Amino acid sequence: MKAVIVAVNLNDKEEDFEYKIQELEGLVEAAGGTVVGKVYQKRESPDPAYFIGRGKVKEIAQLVEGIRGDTVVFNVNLSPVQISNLSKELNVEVLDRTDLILKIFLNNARTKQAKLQVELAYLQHQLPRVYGGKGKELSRIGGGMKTKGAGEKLGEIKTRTIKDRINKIKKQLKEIEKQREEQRKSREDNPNILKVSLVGYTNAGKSSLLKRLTKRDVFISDQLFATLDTKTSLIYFPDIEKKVLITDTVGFVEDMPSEIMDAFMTTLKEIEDADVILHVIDISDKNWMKKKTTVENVLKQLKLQDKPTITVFNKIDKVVPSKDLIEEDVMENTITISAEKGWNIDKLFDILKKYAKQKEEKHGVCILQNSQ
Ligand SMILES: Nc1nc2c(ncn2[C@@H]2O[C@H](COP(=O)(O)OP(=O)(O)OP(=O)(O)O)[C@@H](O)[C@H]2O)c(=O)[nH]1
Ligand SMILES: [Mg+2]
Repeated sequence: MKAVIVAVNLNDKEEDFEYKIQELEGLVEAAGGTVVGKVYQKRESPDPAYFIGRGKVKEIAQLVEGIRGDTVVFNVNLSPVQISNLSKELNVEVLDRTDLILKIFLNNARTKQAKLQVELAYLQHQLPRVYGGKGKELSRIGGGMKTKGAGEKLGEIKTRTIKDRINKIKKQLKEIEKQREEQRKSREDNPNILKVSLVGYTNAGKSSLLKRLTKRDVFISDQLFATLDTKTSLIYFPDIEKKVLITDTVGFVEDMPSEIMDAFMTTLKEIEDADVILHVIDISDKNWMKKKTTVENVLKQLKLQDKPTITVFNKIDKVVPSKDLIEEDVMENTITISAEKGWNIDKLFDILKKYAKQKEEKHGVCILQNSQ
């Protein structure tokens, strides 16, 4: 994919806007593309037909032709009509931000559940576009839909086919969820097992930390949304005879498309089971505070804001050259680490042990209260 980015600033502050565009470039790369050009436009409000001004559309068409781009990526979400009009004028594939994220998810899903979840999100995003769009994308998915002919009738057929497929996927997902639910119940609240969920912005280093903590071989990549599948591993502390179940999952991003949030809700709900959340933050990222807020907002959406949380500032090796320079963690429930170098991992183990012991103690109290 040779992409031209169209960066539309709708009343964003300049620095916020720059940050969003940088992130979009990262998303293009994660989708396997290269950014070959960038076009900026400031607007008070979107144009209903093209989102941007018509003059700008012509300018982009010329640029795309000149540098032989094959895709135009917008940093905003476009309506079905806008996508259709822009595709006609620009003569290349037009993607909005949600399309781009879905493309990455389509490439990166590995397990059956993740694949179905992504397909569901994709179809739900495509559904309103059936009448407006060219429909060629649809044939890739959903059992090779025929896209011959044109007009209303074809639109109806396509809509029905997509809806059928959506229902089928939902049923399959329900089945998988049921199995997972049973598995979860079977390991339900064992006082000797502490359940920990890794959460964080995409690329924060969650999988790297899982690997460091469990010595398990997991997929790590300097790419957004490398992990889409939930992975649970076990750590055993022989000295206190306690186990920790630690789960890695999909990362968050600002303005996570609602279709993805919905489709991945079951995966995200697994965080609900956790006794403790490890919120992993890339402290070397200059936008870490904004990303931290984004993650906290998603946790709020999932009603998980009150769960015990340990804030893990990762990638400290990119900020200070030596472990000796890491100051004592001043705030409670925060720790500064380097998953890559293994700095302060022992300290994190100690924190987990403390929680594991607390869990057993609390459970003991519950049993006593119940038996009174
Ligand atoms: N310098 C440095 N790099 C790190 C550290 N931890 C992770 N990384 C790098 O950061 C990148 C992302 O790491 P992952 O562990 O895949 O991040 P993630 O949070 O699982 O990302 P997604 O699954 O994509 O959401 C990789 O290139 C890692 O090598 C660290 O402590 N220091
Ligand atoms: Mg990961």
